[in-house]
Amino acid sequence: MKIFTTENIRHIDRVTIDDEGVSSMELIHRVAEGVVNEILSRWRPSKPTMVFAGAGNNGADALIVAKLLIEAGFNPHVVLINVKGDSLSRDCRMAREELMRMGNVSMTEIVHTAHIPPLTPDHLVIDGLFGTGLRNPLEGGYMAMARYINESGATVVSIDVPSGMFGDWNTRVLARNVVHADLTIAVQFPRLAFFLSDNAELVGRWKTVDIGLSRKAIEETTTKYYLIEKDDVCRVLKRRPDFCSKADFGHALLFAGCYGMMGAAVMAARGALRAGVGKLTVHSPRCGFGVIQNSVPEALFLPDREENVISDMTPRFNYTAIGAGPGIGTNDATKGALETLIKTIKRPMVLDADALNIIARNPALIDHLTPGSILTPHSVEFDRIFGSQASAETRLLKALEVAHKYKLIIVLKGRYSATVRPDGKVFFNSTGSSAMATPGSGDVLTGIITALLAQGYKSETAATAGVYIHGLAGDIAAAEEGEYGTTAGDIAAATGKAIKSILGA
Ligand SMILES: NC(=O)C1=CN([C@@H]2O[C@H](COP(=O)(O)OP(=O)(O)OC[C@H]3O[C@@H](n4cnc5c(N)ncnc54)[C@H](O)[C@@H]3O)[C@@H](O)[C@H]2O)[C@@H](O)CC1
Ligand SMILES: [K+]
Repeated sequence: MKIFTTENIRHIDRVTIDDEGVSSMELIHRVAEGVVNEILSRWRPSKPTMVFAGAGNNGADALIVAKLLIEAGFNPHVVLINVKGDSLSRDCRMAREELMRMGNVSMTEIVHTAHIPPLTPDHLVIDGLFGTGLRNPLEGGYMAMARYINESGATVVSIDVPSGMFGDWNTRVLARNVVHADLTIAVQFPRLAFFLSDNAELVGRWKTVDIGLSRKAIEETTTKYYLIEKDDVCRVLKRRPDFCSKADFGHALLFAGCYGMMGAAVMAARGALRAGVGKLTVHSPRCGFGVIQNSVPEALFLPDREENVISDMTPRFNYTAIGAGPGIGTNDATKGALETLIKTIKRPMVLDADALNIIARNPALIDHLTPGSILTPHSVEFDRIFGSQASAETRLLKALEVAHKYKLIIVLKGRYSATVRPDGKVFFNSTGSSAMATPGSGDVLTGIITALLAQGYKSETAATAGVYIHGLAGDIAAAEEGEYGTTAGDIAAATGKAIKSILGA
């Protein structure tokens, strides 16, 4: 699914209205119906409700929500901001008239001074102060109103975006000056800002309401941001031909494990095998022999000459893909071996965990990475290499810069892992949950991506599909084991089921 910028959405709105003859008021009604359906599925009409409406079309949405709530038996109080009595947009004026025709509407219209009725923790707030028309961070009375709502402890449903938050970038915005929503109901598309962890406390849970915007405009409008969903992955995953052998699905090499961290090698190996690699070799220190042969007997074991750490990463064979990093530690011998590997191998590799920590100690190595290499850092690993970032937003921007500069694919792991490509495109992942915040989970991902690379998928595809498969495997495992009990082993074990469910019957 495309994730559009605010500017894109305004354009799609305009095309829908101008070319498809749908009136702006009709769209507002569709938004309001969607919002009210969500409210009715959660709260009873006896819930004390206050609707905050701004002067633009976000306010118009809110006024029609108020009208539909009254029809559903609620008794909302409406607070409408109409500075100097003449600031309402045309649609907001029409929505106000439509609401007032209900008769007996309980309303405070703020024209000169703000006197807001008391708001209690028991209240439900419908936040329609500002949507995509916000030009600057909130100030003065608007800022005070956002803080008043936040401090009340009321439950907040925001229409389109939490008021005061921009749909795209929020570097200039202070969280305390934005309405904190428990639920955000976005018009047709989720916004870029929803996928950045900085904004999680502002957005709350989010949903979208489909208002039937022009399909043609949606198709024709280009964007750099996408949400990866099942169909996207199904389209790129190849089905196996009837006549095939393991030789058709590549031979992957994993440099993984050291004394005390052999589990990481096991997890990566299991992920790779469940992701369909034809042949797998695990290169670990000698101490890992029994561990790998017992836990992953399907893999070949290649012992390092060292007992406890990897000291040599010279591939002895023309492997179709190499993954390095899980559990290797940052011992000097391992560091030297990885440096040689990076400088000599001329094909894209997957680098994770301690491989990233080693690069962080010698950032000049980045220059030697073959274009198309895939780095899979979580935020701390990313910052160790590329410098400390103040927010998820600046981290994403930095990832875009370095992905472009060094022609790398960077998977920023998190709730919505973002795969950042050299061409400036960002793919947010839609699968996975907090159940995956468990040791070894990232090692499984390294194995899956390496396996896809080994099977001939391009780096870009291997990364985005790998992240989606990994998250789905996490969801399948969590359905059985729950958010506390899911282990990396469960995620690895569910990887094959995830691919099966993507490919369908
Ligand atoms: N055709 C449309 O335009 C549709 C719009 N929709 C809704 O309308 C919203 C967009 O409506 P608008 O473009 O009217 O914009 P908004 O309703 O978000 O806000 C515009 C108003 O806010 C004022 N404003 C902007 N920044 C301000 C600031 N920092 N401090 C104080 N005042 C400020 C503007 O002067 C204007 O009065 C969407 O978010 C969505 O909720 C939906 O109903 C779907 C269709
Ligand atoms: K809003």
